[in-house]
Amino acid sequence: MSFRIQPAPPARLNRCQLFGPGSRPSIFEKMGKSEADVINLDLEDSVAPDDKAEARANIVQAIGDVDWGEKTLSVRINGLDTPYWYRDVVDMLEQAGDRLDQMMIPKVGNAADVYAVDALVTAVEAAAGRKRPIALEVIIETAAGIAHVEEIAAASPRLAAMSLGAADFAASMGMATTGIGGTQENYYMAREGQKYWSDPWHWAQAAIVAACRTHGVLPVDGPFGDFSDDEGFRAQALRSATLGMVGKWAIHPKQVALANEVFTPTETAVTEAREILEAMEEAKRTGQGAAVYKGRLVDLASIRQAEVIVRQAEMIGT
Ligand SMILES: CC(=O)SCCNC(=O)CCNC(=O)[C@H](O)C(C)(C)COP(=O)(O)OP(=O)(O)OC[C@H]1O[C@@H](n2cnc3c(N)ncnc32)[C@H](O)[C@@H]1OP(=O)(O)O
Ligand SMILES: O=CC(=O)O
Ligand SMILES: [Mg+2]
Repeated sequence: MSFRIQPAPPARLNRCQLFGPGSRPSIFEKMGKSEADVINLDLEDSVAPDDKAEARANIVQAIGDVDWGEKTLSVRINGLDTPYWYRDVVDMLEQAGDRLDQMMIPKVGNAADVYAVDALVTAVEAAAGRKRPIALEVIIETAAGIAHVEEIAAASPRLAAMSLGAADFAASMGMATTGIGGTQENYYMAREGQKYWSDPWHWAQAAIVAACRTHGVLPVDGPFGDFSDDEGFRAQALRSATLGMVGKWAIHPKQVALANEVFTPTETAVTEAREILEAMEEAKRTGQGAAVYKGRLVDLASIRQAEVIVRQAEMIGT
């Protein structure tokens, strides 16, 4: 272990982030009643330019009026390359109530982008006398964002979560696809007449997870566009969970249950993790650093692995 201890990310559930356009207030109540851990009311790409002002007003109203339960409530502001973002921040902090937990910054390219939003948020919070500091979350969805992912993860103590935005990421990287996330038809290896599909998102996800884990930020997988493809969503989410991500976006309500299913450890996994901890306790009592559990080696690293699963289960209350 480095002399610098790896910081823990925020201790909150983040299995599913449900998105909805700020210009479609008729779905806000449904979003509030959903099983998503995080709600993202959108001012960015799902809202047409002419609707931005109305969407801000809808969201301000809904933050106060809708019962959001215990969910983390977040608003996605517009990118720093637009004329909209500063007004998004100012209106939310001056006009919306204290129920707002977080703001999401899209298309972050470097630490200075986060610094700029942090500075504005800090000034408006102080001027407006807001009691609860707003957390920030970012989307890595550009070539610059992935190139500077580590400095972005370290950019602000407000930073709670970081998502991979597969749609804009693909566009920025010049990837030959219009699919949002998941398996890409042409990304395969060929051998003896067979195709073996590979995962074009893997390296970006791994880079995001490493940056997040280094700086105590929650790594999250972004959208999966084909909401009629449950198997595709599940496969993408399982790969993300295996790499260390804590949750995934839902861009349709039917994806919420799928994300919750994948990012909730199974009873078997939790039981096994607890048994590994018990086996290692027993090993320690007898002065051993390693033990055998179900025919395989477990050692001090297994304790840290098992603790990840037990901590998740405790947060969920299972
Ligand atoms: C690349 C990115 O940046 S992704 C993030 C930005 N994008 C978004 O926020 C888009 C979010 N999703 C949506 O806007 C919508 O789900 C759409 C446009 C994809 C589909 O909407 P619809 O055509 O209405 O879907 P559908 O008819 O299947 O809806 C079924 C029910 O779910 C409701 N619903 C639809 N979307 C949502 C949502 N995001 N949250 C909660 N409820 C919703 C509908 O109102 C409908 O309710 P009803 O049964 O009471 O009538
Ligand atoms: O904003 C999300 C994306 O995939 O783009
Ligand atoms: Mg995007």
